[in-house]
Amino acid sequence: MLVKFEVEKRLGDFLLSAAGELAEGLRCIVGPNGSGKTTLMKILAGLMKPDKGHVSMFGVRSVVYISDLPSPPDVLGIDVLAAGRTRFSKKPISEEEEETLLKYAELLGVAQLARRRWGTLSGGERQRLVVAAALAAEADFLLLDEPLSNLHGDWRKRVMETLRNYARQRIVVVTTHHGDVLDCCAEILAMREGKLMWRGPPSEYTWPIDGKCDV
Ligand SMILES: Nc1ncnc2c1ncn2[C@@H]1O[C@H](COP(=O)(O)OP(=O)(O)OP(=O)(O)O)[C@@H](O)[C@H]1O
Repeated sequence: MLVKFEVEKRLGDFLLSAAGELAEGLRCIVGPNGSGKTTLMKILAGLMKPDKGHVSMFGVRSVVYISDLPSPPDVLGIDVLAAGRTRFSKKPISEEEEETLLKYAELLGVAQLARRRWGTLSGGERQRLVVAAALAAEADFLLLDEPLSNLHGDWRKRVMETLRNYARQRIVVVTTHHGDVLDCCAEILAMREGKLMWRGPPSEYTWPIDGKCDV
């Protein structure tokens, strides 16, 4: 599977101009606030149309983009888990389907939240349920915008390790500001002011951390 892109997009004063390709594995897009990470992700996911250029996919049958998953307070954890597959369809979840959903929930330690109501969950519990729902969608190309927000360091690591394993036969792209998890990804794509300034393996990513956790 391969995704190739060469795109330009103007949003007010901001100009995104980026080109590259994405193969199987876990990739992290990093960069300061407003550098264009979300804009690029939405264009790659087909949710935003570029002004110029194109995104071409080879062997990719399904694409899922998830940032947050605003849910009604009364909705059950299991329904949130199912949302990535069914988009809150009213059809009851079959036993077999529930088994699959719980398998992904277990990977992120949230299977026990299946019968809890969204409104009663902590920020970190909600975040892990949302990532589990994204995994359960089983897309060939998965884009997760800031999947680590609200998560403590240990959970950040576990989520990223889970995504790394999941990405063995899929293209998975995440955005993050957390420098402590970059070792988990196959490649880092660093953005500045709408441009992809650098890409390479985490072992070579010395610029521009300058000793801070924030990337
Ligand atoms: N609809 C819009 N109209 C005008 N400017 C926009 C619009 N959408 C986004 N922008 C601007 O485009 C720039 C890039 O935004 P984007 O959300 O892609 O950045 P980001 O790197 O994801 O930032 P963050 O780390 O804060 O989430 C920002 O300056 C933002 O204000």
